[in-house]
Amino acid sequence: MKQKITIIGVPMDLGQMRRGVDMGPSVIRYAGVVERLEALGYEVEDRGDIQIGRPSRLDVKNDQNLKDLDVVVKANQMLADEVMDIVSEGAFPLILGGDHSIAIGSLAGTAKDKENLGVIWYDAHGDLNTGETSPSGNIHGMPLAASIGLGHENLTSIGGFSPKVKPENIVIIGARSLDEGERILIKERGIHVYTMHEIDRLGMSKVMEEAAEIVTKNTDGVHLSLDLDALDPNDAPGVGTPVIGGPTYRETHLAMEILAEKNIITSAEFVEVNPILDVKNQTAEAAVALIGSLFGEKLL
Ligand SMILES: NC(=[NH2+])NCCC[C@H](N)C(=O)O
Ligand SMILES: [Mn+2]
Ligand SMILES: [Mn+2]
Repeated sequence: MKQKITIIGVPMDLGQMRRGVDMGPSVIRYAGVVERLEALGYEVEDRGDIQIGRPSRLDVKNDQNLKDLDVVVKANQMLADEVMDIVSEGAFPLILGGDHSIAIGSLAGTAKDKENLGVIWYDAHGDLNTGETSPSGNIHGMPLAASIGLGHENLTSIGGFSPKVKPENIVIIGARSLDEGERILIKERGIHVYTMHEIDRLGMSKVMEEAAEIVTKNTDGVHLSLDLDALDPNDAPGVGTPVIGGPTYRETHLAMEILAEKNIITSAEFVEVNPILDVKNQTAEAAVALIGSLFGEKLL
């Protein structure tokens, strides 16, 4: 992994309805992310947060079933530019959310100079909705669809190119809540999914071995998008759309350790930490511990 890590925060909460996830980047910093990475010997630059301002939340779906589309697009465009800049400097982009709608900008930035980006989407959800299929109109349920070129043009065209990722280069891990349109899309496009069923059957170790093989096949980089709601809500209560029955903190640690061993991740984001819903910053602390493991932290 690269020796320099550049952190960028995205205080975005308009991709969903629960307030507070805009404070995610702050609480992950308070949980000590910079110190943790420096202790591992990395040079860390914290570029602060994307300036989203205080746009008024519309809380209504427009005729396309996309809540707060314009502000989400604007913030993602800024993020995409910032990530492209970090990549061009040769540093590892570590993006802190914010709700998961920011993955559109992260992927635009990281895929820009790559022919074939692999993606590990560690999430309870598929985030493969479009305005047509979404039950909620919340854009945080749409970033993976947008990244394969599906959905509203203002979302797919962020970064000036589309698609960012090919469906066969994506692996979703931890899924246990999928909408009908997402199921159809997964089958149609051949997206690899390890649901909780496969994790229980094979064990996390095997799942990660297989996932690593898929995302490195003919790819020139791998982005990890980790939604904290992937974890079981007992271990990560501070998220807006919790779903029971997820991988534990320990299993997720193992997943990160395997990725560190394989040394395949070239960019990463940790999203959906909402301190208002959290218990004593437990979810932010979990995020930082997982980041430590992803970057090679070991007990002995
Ligand atoms: N990034 C997330 N937490 N996404 C949750 C999405 C939930 C649901 N599938 C929706 O489209 O509204
Ligand atoms: Mn999720
Ligand atoms: Mn998500």
